[in-house]
Amino acid sequence: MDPKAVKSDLVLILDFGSQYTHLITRRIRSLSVFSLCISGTSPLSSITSLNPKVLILSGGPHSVHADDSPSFADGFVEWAQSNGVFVLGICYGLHLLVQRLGGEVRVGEKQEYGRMEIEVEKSCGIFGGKKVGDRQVVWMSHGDEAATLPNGFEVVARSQQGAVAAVEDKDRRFYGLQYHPEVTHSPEGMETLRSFLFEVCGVNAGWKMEDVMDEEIKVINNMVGSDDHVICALSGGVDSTVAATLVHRAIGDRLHCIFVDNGLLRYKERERVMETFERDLHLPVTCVDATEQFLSKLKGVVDPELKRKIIGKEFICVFDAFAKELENNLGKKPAFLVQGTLYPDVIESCPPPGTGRTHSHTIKSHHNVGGLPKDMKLKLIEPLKLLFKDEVRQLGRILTVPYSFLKRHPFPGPGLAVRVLGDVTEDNALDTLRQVDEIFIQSIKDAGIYDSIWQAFAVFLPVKSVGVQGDQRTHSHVVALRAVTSQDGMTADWYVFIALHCFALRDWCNVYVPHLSQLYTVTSICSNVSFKLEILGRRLLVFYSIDSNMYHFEREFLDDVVQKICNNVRGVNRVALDITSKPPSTIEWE
Ligand SMILES: Nc1ncnc2c1ncn2[C@@H]1O[C@H](COP(=O)(O)OP(=O)(O)OP(=O)(O)O)[C@@H](O)[C@H]1O
Repeated sequence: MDPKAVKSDLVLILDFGSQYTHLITRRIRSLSVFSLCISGTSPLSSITSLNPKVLILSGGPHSVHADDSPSFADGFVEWAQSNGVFVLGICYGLHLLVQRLGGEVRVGEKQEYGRMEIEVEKSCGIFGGKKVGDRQVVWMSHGDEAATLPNGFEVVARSQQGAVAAVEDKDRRFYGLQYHPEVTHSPEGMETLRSFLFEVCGVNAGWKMEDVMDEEIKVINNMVGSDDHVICALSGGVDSTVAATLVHRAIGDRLHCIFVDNGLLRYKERERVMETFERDLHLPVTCVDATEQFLSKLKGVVDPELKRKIIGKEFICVFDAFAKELENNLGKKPAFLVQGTLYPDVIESCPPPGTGRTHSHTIKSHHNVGGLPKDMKLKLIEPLKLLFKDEVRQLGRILTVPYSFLKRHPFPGPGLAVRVLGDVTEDNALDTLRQVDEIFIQSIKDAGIYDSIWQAFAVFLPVKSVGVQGDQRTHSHVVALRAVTSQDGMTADWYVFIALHCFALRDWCNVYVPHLSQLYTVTSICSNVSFKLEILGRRLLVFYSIDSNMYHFEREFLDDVVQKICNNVRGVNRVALDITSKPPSTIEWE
C-alpha cells in the first residue's frame, strides 16, 4: 500500500529503541490516524519523502551523554520548522530535542521510575482543558532530565519531585513529554495524545480499514498487468488467508493458491481448510498431497532444527513444481508471489539504533517454511505489510473471512513435526497425536473457552509408561497438553512479585530505588523476564512479566479430557499437563 494514498495525515514515529515505540503507533492508529514507525537515525530524505504532519521522537534506553547515543539526522529541526511539522519528543526523544536545540540535559538528582504525579504549570493544548494546578498520574522511566530548556521552550508541567514533565515551544511547534503517555499506567495518556494530535496539531483522521482495502486493491491492480498471474501459498492461517482473499478481490482467478498437505497437518485439517477456501472464500486453491514426499525425508530424524530445515526444503520443492506446472498450463510464468508479511515483521527487519542488531531491509520469506527458491524470480505482493495483526483480523472481517479462520490459534509452519518429539514416522505417532489434539481442542471449543486461550495443543512424547486398563497391564505412550494465554505471543502481562513495606518511604526511595532500577536493567537484558518497580502508598512493588502464561483449566474439564483421551485413543495411557510459562520454556516444545 502506498502510504501517500492514505486519507489521513501521517504521524511518523522515529524509533530510538523504546520498548513502547510500537505501542505509540498502535495508539495513534486507534484514533483513526495513520502512523508509521521508522528508525530514529533514518536519513532526512526518508522522513521528508513520507511528508508527515507530525513527528514523534520515541523514548529509548540511551542517555544523550553517551558517545554513541543515537540521534535524528542533521537538518531535521530546520526542515520541521520550515515545513510547519509538529514534533513531540517522548522521554529520550525529549532529551534529544532539548540537547540538539541548545538546552541542557543532565543526570537527574532523583531518578523517576514508575507512577508519578505531575502538575500542570501552564495551560497548554496538549493537556486539553486542564487548568493550572490540575494533577494527573503518569508513568515515568528516566534517569536523565531536562535541566535548562532551549530558548523559546516553556515548562507546562512538572513532576511531584520538581522535574520537568512537559514542555512546549508553541511558535516553533516543538513539544515534549518526559513520561510515557502511550502506556496504560498513564491513565490520561491516551487523552493527552488525542489532545495533542487533534487540538494542537489539527491532524486529519481518516485511517479506516475499508479505505485500506480499497486502496490496496487499487495498488494491486496497478502493479499486476492484465495478463499477469500470481501465486500464493496458503497455510490456512490468518495472514496468508486474508492476503490471498484481498488479492483475489483485485485480480480474480489470475490468483493461483496452493495448499500443501505435508502429512503434518492436524485432524481433518486438509478437508476443513479446503472446504472453507472453496465454499466460503471462493478461492481457487490447488491442494497438493505431498505426504509421502515429506514423511520419507523425515524418517529417522529426531533433531528439531534438522526437521525444520528438511520441511522448509520440501516446501520449496513443492512450490517450485507448482510454479512450473502453472507455467506449462498458462503458457506464461507467474510473475508475482503473495506473502502475508505484517508490519511487525517489517519493523523487526529494521531494528532501532542501539539494539546491537544490524539494519536489514529483507522481509521474511516464508520464515517458518524455509524461504522460497531464489531462481523463482517472483515479484512480491505484500498487501498487509503496513498492518498489525488485529488490523489484519479487522480487514479479514470486512472481506468476510469466516470468524473461525480469523480466531484460529497459531499453528507452526512445520506443523505436527514439532509436536511429535523424536521421529515423526515411528509408533503411529502422528495419528495418535491427531486424535489426542482433536479431543483436547474440541473439548475447549465445547467449553466455550477457545477464544480466551492464545494457543492450545497436544504433544506426543517418545516415551512409554506402565498403566492399567481393563485389569490389564499396559505399556503405552504419554502425551502432554499445553494451553497458554498471551496478548500476542510477544508482549507480556505484569504480575506483582513482592510488595515491600517502607517505614520511611522517602528515605527508602532515595536510598534503594536507584540500586533496584539498575537491577531492573540488568535483569531485563539477561532474560525474557522483565522487572519493573512501582511505588504505591507506603509500599514498593516489584512486578515481573512473562511472555506467556499457562491457561488455568477447571479441574472437571481436565478430568473429562483425560478420560476421553485414555478411553478413545489407542496406545495412550498417561496424560501430562504442561504448566510452564514462557520463559523459561517456549510455547511450542520444539
Ligand atoms: N501447509 C501449507 N501449505 C502452503 N503454504 C504454507 C503451508 N504452511 C505454511 N505455508 C506458507 O508459509 C507461510 C509461513 O507459515 P507460518 O505458519 O509461519 O505462517 P504465518 O506467517 O503465521 O502466516 P499464516 O497466518 O498465513 O499462517 C504462510 O503464510 C504460507 O504462505
